[in-house]
Order: sequence, then structure tokens, then C-alpha cells
Amino acid sequence: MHLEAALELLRTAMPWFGMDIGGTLTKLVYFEPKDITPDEQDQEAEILRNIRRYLTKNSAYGKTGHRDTHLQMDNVEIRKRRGSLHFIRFQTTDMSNFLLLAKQKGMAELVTTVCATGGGAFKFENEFRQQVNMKLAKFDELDTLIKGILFAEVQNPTECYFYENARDIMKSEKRAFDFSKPYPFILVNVGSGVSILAVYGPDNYKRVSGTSLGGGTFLGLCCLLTGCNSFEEAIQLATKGDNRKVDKLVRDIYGGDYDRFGLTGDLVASSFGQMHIKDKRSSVSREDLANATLVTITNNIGSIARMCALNEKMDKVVFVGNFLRVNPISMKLLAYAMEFWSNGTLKALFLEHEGYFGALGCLLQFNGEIAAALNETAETSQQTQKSETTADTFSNTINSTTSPHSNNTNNSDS
Ligand SMILES: Nc1ncnc2c1ncn2[C@@H]1O[C@H](COP(=O)(O)OP(=O)(O)O)[C@@H](O)[C@H]1O
Ligand SMILES: CC(C)(COP(=O)(O)O)[C@@H](O)C(=O)NCCC(=O)O
Repeated sequence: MHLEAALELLRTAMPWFGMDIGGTLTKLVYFEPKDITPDEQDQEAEILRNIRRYLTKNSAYGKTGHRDTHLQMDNVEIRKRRGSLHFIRFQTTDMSNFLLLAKQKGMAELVTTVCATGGGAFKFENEFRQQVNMKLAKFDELDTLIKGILFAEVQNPTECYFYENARDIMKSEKRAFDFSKPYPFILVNVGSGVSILAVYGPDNYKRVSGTSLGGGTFLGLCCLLTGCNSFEEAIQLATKGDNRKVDKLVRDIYGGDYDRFGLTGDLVASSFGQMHIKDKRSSVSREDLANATLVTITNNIGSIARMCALNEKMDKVVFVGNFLRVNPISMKLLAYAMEFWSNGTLKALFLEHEGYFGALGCLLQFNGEIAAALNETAETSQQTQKSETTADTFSNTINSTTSPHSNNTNNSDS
């Protein structure tokens, strides 16, 4: 095969995945081509067809896998192909089951390199190689996070939103925000932990701060304090609880407002500040404890984010990460905190695809992987002067749609 043809094959070979292996959740973005020609269909490997069917016809996979169907993006163009993007997540603790499933579905025979980001791309590299014979092309999680956000913003006109009437949490409402001129902005990624970036341009950012008190802390503390067993349960409990029974408010200390410094009586003066009193402790519910945990973690993140915005002289603060999933309490609280503490100069912004940007950016970076590999190949072929042989070897090391090794037709949910 000629070098050019091999490279074209590499650029177009399916399937296209981006994977973000995080501290708690693994996020997988899958591109489903919708412009397959009859010729292509004839040539398409059986395994590839089955994988596509399996991923797109189901919304639950294995024990913890879910496809967020409400986030699906249709009619997207990537590398001159049109199709849909599917967003799938599972618990990172379930990685060995995922690898087993990938093997069962014949993925290992079709895909030899997966584009991955997040700490797990490093941690699980050997498992991928040993169990399914896949190499991980690793990308930095903060680079891919920004790439994913910028792509989603262009593709989806309603990606970005804010809360109107943020000062009145009971009345605040979600509204679309035009994020087409985004720079500069503070980006707060609330995953297991929290990373805070100052973003000046598409390839220009720095990590300005972070905190270990993040989504993982909320979930961990909530499980300890309430006996709950999942994030969804923790959020449900928090929705019915009242942090004021757990926290010490300014009014509990001052009897009212602390006027001189603008601290109103209903402000939290001390998170969990009432829990050293035995009577108070015995009268709080699991719901109150869950709510107080959520408010504590959220306020702390809001406070650090606000200081970063002040330091960087930026007025837009974008919050992402799966901590915000099904979590309007935190989003409204963050919107309130940005507005209240800045006297209306700071705006909290949110994005619909919350925790998927790293994986999405990783899928888009596949071009970068090819470019890197291209350079390697070009160098190798220059050295050996055997371009045809090199191209053939090369095409086997990335993805191949043309050489199925088995006829696995099982596409049922596992
Ligand atoms: N189904 C879920 N299971 C566990 N945690 C969840 C879930 N949905 C949302 N979360 C929250 O999202 C956080 C993980 O966010 P994510 O952005 O995926 O970070 P990471 O990359 O560190 O896994 C958890 O710590 C938890 O607070
Ligand atoms: C180490 C991490 C980048 C990993 O990302 P995550 O899986 O939490 O999304 C993040 O947890 C973090 O930035 N933690 C805070 C570290 C600190 O600045 O204290």
C-alpha cells in the first residue's frame, strides 16, 4: 500500500472514541458515522457494525455503564464525516469489567490504539495492553478539557447557560448564554478534586489553583454521614434537607446581621458549626446532613473560584465536571455566590455536557495522534527508504476497519 493511501486510511479508520478515565468516572465519547455509503457498508467489518449497534441501541452497559441519551449530539461534522456523538459513562472502579466487555464485543481485534486522557490513562495503561492488547495514546486532561468545551460551544448553540435572578435562589432560572466570544475566562473543573484554570485563548491557559475538596469529597462524606450509596441518592437526600440545622449561621452568632462587613444573618458563618452540640446533633436528619455537605463543598469551591477570578481580573467563571450532574442546588448556589460576593460583576456559567469535555477533546485530538504518528512514520520511511512496507505496518498499529478477524454477531446488552 502507498504511504498516502495508508495515511488516508488512518485518518478515516473507525471506530472513533475519546476516553477520559477520571478518579471516579470514566467518560467515553463515541462518534457514530451517519453518512456511510453503500460501498462502505459492504466493506464494513462485521465487528465494527456490531459495536456500533451495541453502543447506539442500548443505554445501559454492564453493571455501571450509562449512555446519557439527552446529551447526544446529532449532525456533527468531524474530519469530514457526519454523524452523531454519544456520551457514555461508567464507574472507574469497573474498569476490569469494561475491558472484559470490550474483549467480548471483539473490540480488541478491531482497535489497537485508544485515545485516552485523565489520570487513568496512565494508571490503567498496562491493563489495557495486557488484557485487550490495546495501546493508549495519552493526552493531557486539561488540554482536552478546553478543546472539548470549544468544540461543544460551536456545535451546540444552547451549550452554555447562566442563572437569571441569581440573587434569589428560589426564583433563579436557567437561561442560554452566548459564549461565542469566550475569552478570557476562569474554568473550574469539579471532578473528584477541583482544578481551576485561567483561559486566555484556545491554546493559551494556565492552571491557577485547585482544591482537594471536590465532588469526591462530597460523595465520600455524604456516604459516611448518611449511609447513602450513590451520588444520585446523595443528591436526592440533599434536595430534601436543610443545612441551617447543621451549620452555624451569622445570626446564630450575632443574633442578626453583621452589618459592618455586609454579612447577613442567614449567611453560613461556620459549616457544620452546630454539630458539636449533642442536642442539635440528635435532631438532624440524613437529609440535613447531605444538604449541609453539599453546601459546604459548593461554597468552598465558589469562594476559591471567586478569588481566582479576582486575581486574574476575569469576569466569567465557567463551572464544569460531573459534580454538577443532576445538581441544580450547587449550580444555583455558585451562581448566587459569584453574583453576591462580586456585587454583580462576576457571572457563573455552566455547560450542558458537564463532565464529558475531556473525553470529547480527546476524540478530536485523534488528529494530533495521527500527526505525531505521521512524523514518526515519515522519519522511519526516510531512514529505511521503504515507504510501502512502513505504511503497511503503520496501518496495522492504529485502527483497522478492513481486516476483521472474527464474526462476532452478539449485540445484546451485557
Ligand atoms: N453516577 C455517579 N457516580 C459517582 N459520582 C458521580 C456520579 N454522577 C456525578 N458524580 C459526581 O461527579 C464526580 C466526578 O466527576 P468527574 O468530572 O467525572 O470527575 P473524575 O474525572 O475525577 O471522575 C464525583 O466525585 C461525584 O461527585
Ligand atoms: C489531580 C486532579 C487534576 C485529577 O482530576 P479529577 O480526576 O479529579 O478530575 C484533580 O483532582 C485536582 O486538581 N485536585 C486538586 C489538587 C490540588 O490542587 O490541591
